[in-house]
Amino acid sequence: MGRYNMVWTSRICFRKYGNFVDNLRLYVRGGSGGMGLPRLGGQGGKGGSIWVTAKDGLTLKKIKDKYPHRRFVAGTGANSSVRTLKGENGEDVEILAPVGIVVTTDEGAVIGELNAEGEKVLVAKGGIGGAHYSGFLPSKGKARQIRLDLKLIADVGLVGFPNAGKSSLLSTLSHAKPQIANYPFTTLRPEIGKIMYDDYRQVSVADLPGLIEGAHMNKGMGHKFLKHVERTKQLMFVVDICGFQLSSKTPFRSAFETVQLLTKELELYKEELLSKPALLVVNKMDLPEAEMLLQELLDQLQNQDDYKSLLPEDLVPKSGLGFRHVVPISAATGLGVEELKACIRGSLDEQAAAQTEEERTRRVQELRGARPPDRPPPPPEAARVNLLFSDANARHPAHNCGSNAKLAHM
Ligand SMILES: Nc1nc2c(ncn2[C@@H]2O[C@H](COP(=O)(O)OP(=O)(O)OP(=O)(O)O)[C@@H](O)[C@H]2O)c(=O)[nH]1
Ligand SMILES: [Mg+2]
Repeated sequence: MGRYNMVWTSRICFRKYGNFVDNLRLYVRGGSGGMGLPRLGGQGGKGGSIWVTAKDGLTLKKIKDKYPHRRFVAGTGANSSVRTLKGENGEDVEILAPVGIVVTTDEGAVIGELNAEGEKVLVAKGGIGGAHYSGFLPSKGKARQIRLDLKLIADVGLVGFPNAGKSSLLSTLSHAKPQIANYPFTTLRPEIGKIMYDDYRQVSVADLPGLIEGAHMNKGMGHKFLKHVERTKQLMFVVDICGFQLSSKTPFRSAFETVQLLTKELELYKEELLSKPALLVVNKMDLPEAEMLLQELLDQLQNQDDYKSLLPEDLVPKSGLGFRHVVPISAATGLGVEELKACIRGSLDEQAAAQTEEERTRRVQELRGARPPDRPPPPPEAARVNLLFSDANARHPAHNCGSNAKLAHM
């Protein structure tokens, strides 16, 4: 990629990312209570409180534009008077926010989460009104800075290097129309698309900007978008079968190396992410040599220990790579896409069934009066080293997710 393009890309990056707001800091203060009236035993009104309420269709950008000062102060409780012994309560303030918000204090402590329209969380309680028990003196409302942090809620999150074809895949799987182009970092903000199944089930898939090695050191887009996969149920790694090279000055990485590097970046961001079930989508199978490269990739995945020294030691993930399915596709020609859809659905259904079973066992034990079992420990490292696929073959990708899939221990 020429010099001119790079500058141009970064300009777009600046302009577009500058528009996208995925966290917002607000000052909130509950109203003070009203004064009590000692002479007549009167009680001041309570100060109003501040709530954040989820509403569909809102964005943090809209809140930012509507309230440029970003200060919210609730109403003060009325003083008790001879005419009105019980002072009126101050008015509450409701801040409407998008669904998918985590509300935290400035220090990062979670105050609450808003996962569905109408859910609300109290962020600043109003003060109490002066009354007999408080010597008729009111108290002030709570005042603090809070943060609204948007984390997308999707069933599946796409993780991959730039140019791997994540957006192309999303547009093939769903009605979403993400930007697609042959240069890295085309996608600058997350986008969600929905896969529709014949039985009307919908599965949401989040397309994220590409990750590159060194993202933890803020290279490329850095890790800032990875928070969006924290809440997805599963991960879908997308790799270009022909590998990746950012520029002539950076090393070429094969498909296997990109899988290792992506895993390493997830590990460095938050190791727990690696305990999510993951699928590996091998894209661009329409390109010449793809078939041969796929066989090589599968061999490397099966014999990971033999290929540990391909990358510098500090770039190799601590635990092995494990995928429920490896699915070769071509987002361009549609090869393998239907099979991938079935795989995604099957994997999510399996996960839901396992969770229901776990919940049922917990309830039964609770009803029997037994101490509920501690949460099961995370799967041992070896479990992540399992690769579930049958003899993967690009021409018959359905084999990868069929009932004849076998578990290969590596
Ligand atoms: N030959 C071939 N090209 C593909 C395929 N899928 C995507 N491409 C091309 O690869 C390039 C990158 O595709 P994108 O979908 O924008 O890739 P991305 O992973 O979203 O990239 P970023 O947004 O930069 O992270 C585009 O030129 C696509 O046309 C495929 O299956 N085969
Ligand atoms: Mg993209």
